[in-house]
Amino acid sequence: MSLAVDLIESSKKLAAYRAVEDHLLPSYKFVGIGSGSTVVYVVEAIVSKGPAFYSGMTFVPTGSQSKGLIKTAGLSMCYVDERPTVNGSPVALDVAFDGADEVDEDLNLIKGGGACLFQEKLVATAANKFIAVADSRKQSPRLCTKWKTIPIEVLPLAAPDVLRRLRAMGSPSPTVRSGLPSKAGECVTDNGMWIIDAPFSPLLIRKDLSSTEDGCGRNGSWEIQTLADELLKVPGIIEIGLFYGFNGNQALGLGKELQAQKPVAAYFGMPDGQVQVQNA
Ligand SMILES: O=C(CO)[C@H](O)[C@H](O)COP(=O)(O)O
Repeated sequence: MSLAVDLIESSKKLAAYRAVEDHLLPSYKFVGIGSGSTVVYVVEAIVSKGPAFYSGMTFVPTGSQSKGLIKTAGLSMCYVDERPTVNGSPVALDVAFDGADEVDEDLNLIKGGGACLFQEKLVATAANKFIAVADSRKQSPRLCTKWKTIPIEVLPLAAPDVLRRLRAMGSPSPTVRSGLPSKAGECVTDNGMWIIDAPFSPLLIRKDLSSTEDGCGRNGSWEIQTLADELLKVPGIIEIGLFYGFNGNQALGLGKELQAQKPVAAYFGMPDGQVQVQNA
């Protein structure tokens, strides 16, 4: 491993261990485990606490990679739809940990670099507390600045029309993600869908808008919530890799929990060996 790669890996690990230390309590019963390379260290941090700490916990995966991580670590697992119910509703996960491709100053996220965004959103929104874990490269003032595309999960049959509509919304060159080098043809998600990566200009947050602006494509830039609302109206789009709206702990009452997709905290491993915590 080169020094730079080594530094990135150790910063992911530091962030993961700190996040687990701060947010995984021994009393917890259900814990969401996201996807990607950083989450590997989340599972490692949990295992390092020993069976006495985690034996009462059940871990909920966000796809086949995280299922493998949970199983290999010898942790007990259930799928998101297998949680016990109370009064007809599934019990909330106590916490969910996941990586991110980009995190803005308001804790909005782009996710889906690993094509797991749909189940990641299911698990994050089923949790009382969602924690993002990443290295410092993911920190950004606005989404689509460093990670320039939004991953969008689509029904394969609808892909040509979704591409057409995305272009009409100002995304210059949306493309269906290829499965290469590991698979010829398209990248197929755990749900049998495809991913479209749609480039957009850096996304605005609410405070960037003046009182007369509605967030619809000013100077070619969309405000996150407005763009998300428009994308989710397109037939054939199953889910989008924007995590936006409210943080779990802000989302009490008034149906706001439906929009609680943002983490309550993001942990960033920094190149100097520190961990920076961005709280809601
Ligand atoms: O959203 C994801 C997968 O769909 C991942 O969490 C995201 O891509 C971050 O991955 P990594 O930790 O490898 O940087």
